[in-house]
Amino acid sequence: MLHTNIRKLSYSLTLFILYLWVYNSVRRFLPLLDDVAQDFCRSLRHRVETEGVGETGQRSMTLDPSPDLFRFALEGQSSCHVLYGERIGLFSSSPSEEAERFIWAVERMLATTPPLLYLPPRLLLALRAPLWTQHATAWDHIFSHGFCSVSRLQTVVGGASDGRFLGVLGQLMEAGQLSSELIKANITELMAGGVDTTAVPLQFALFEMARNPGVQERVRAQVLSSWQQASGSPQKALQGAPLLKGTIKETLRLYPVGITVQRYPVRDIVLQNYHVPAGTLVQVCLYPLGRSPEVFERPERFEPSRWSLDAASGGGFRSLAFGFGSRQCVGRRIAENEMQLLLMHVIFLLQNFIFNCGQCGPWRFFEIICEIYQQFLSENW
Ligand code: HEM
Repeated sequence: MLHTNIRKLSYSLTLFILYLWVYNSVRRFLPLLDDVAQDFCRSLRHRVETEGVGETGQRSMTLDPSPDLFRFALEGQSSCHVLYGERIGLFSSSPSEEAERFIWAVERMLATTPPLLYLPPRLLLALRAPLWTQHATAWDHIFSHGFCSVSRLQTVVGGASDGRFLGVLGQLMEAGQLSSELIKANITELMAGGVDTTAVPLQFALFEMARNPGVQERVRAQVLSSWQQASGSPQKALQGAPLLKGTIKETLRLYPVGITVQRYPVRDIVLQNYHVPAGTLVQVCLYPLGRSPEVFERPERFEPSRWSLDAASGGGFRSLAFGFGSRQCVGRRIAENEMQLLLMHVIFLLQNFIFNCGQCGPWRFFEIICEIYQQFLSENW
């Protein structure tokens, strides 16, 4: 089997400790993520009510959800809430200057990264190219935000936290398992690795639900029934709605965030009748894997329920969007839960909204037309 034969040579203890803590802290950070997801939906609802057109009770609005989804991802995990246990208020009506600067920095960093991948950094540096300067300035802000958050944590850890959840990083510091120096050394992966990775799949999930109304209905019916039985517990609500998890898996099957998962075998191996010498870079290409009819029946169909059947039959090692083994994605549990919670709350919203697909372009690939039916407005959010 691929996962038993292939191992990465190097191993980062810091990331492994983090993975275990994130895995074990799900129960504690779910309510934090739930708050942010509810704020996202409240702000969306407010926008439709105030900026939408049409008669009261049947307002409609066309919007690009991408900026708000980025804010959601930032607020939820990498910026603060799960990692540091604090909010920066990106959904408040008047975000602080610090919050605005931080979101600017992350957006600039993400926007300037792709062109820089193809241009020689030395040349850009020598030319003092604005692209380079903006990229470097953006990273300076991100680092300084991260360092300030870690310093704030240091003052609280060991002191009177009043039982407040200090975020995954605060807990690790409190338990003496991770020093602030190690956290600072890994801050870029933690803070920048969790923004577009979740915001973009969320857009694709909304896009697929928009153009598959039958799927949307089935997911909604399951979510509503699960929510009614969950007595307000987000964890129970998610557990009772496996189609939400299926929606995320299905989205990542069709639109994987990482293009490949890579390993260097530590000894010679034979894969699919090919001899692979030790030390060779082996890449599993997730996009063709997810769309192969040899691996998935009718791969072109967006069908979240295929993953329930998959779980029943043991899975067959087909979901590799987060990698696998000891080097799998550290933020997996945060990302999975965060995306499911957002979809769950948007689906409550969908009680009141009908999502239709607008024009599809290659980059700004969809617009969502929301028609609000206020007579169905529920008290849920
Ligand atoms: C949908 C969201 C995400 C996807 C699809 C994703 C995917 C991946 C993949 C494929 C890897 C490589 C795993 C391997 O080689 O086996 C990885 C590694 C990593 N991810 Fe994610 N990721 C996501 C979200 C996040 C978040 C939210 C964080 C941080 C909070 C994060 C932090 C990391 C880190 C630190 C690593 C390196 C792990 C190591 O080298 O041991 N990721 N991710």
